[in-house]
Amino acid sequence: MARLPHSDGVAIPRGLAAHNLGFSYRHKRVLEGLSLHLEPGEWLALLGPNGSGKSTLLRLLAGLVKPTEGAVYLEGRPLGSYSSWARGQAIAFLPQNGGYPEDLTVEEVVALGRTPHLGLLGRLGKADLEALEWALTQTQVAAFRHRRLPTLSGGERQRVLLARALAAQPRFLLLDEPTNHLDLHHQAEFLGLLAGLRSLGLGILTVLHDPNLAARADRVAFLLEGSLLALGHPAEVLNQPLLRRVYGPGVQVHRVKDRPVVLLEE
Ligand SMILES: Nc1ncnc2c1ncn2[C@@H]1O[C@H](COP(=O)(O)OP(=O)(O)OP(=O)(O)O)[C@@H](O)[C@H]1O
Repeated sequence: MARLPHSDGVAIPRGLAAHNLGFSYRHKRVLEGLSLHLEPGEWLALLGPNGSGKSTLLRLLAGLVKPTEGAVYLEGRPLGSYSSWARGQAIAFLPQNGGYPEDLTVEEVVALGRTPHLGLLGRLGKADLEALEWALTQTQVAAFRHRRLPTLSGGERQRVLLARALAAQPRFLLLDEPTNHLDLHHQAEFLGLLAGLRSLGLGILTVLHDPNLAARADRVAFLLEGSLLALGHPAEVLNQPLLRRVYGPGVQVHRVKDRPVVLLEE
């Protein structure tokens, strides 16, 4: 992996990188000494129990909050040194239970994703319209572009929100529990869509709760109480001792076609 020199002598990975990150809400420390990076063209799944700091980490990586310790780097430069426009062009963030304007059509909602590229007048130019069409097509939502979001199914709506994130043509995509409320078929479909986007060079980070979904990613990062417990290939990270330590003795890990399959017995 290519690395850039850093002023304190530590090598900072290219891509989107957290370096020795710490974060506290008032006096409550929720992340500590956390280093990881997301490379272009890779899908990293972030797992961890409720309250372990996953959403906080995503907000830090998106530049929405500032670290209490350490720093986030985007392509070798501190994220804090980018303007909010430049940051929005590079990193798209889809929050957990993120809202959407109910009175807009699909096309209008997706166009909102172009905001970081628009000038002060906010008018869509040729490049913006092309990006909009591209995002609608990639996520297969063009067919209902004139409908409003409340009329769509949960799976369709989630694809529209992905389209809104893609409309910015970001280099990194951060998704917080994007498969929540989706049935098995739509979970697989949505993650298949994400897997396809890697070939465009997008670096994708998804918070997931289901280790069997996380097993489809290129790498898995496991958070526990604000620290990184493990980071690596799914088959290494999703092992029985680690998962039993976190989720209890009922966890069993089997292998199907070299992929870990996690079961929980009561
Ligand atoms: N705005 C806030 N103010 C104070 N504490 C917060 C705030 N947001 C989160 N926390 C606390 O920080 C810790 C980490 O929360 P975070 O939402 O990052 O965890 P998570 O791993 O995403 O959880 P979940 O899986 O339940 O969504 C929790 O203890 C939470 O109560």
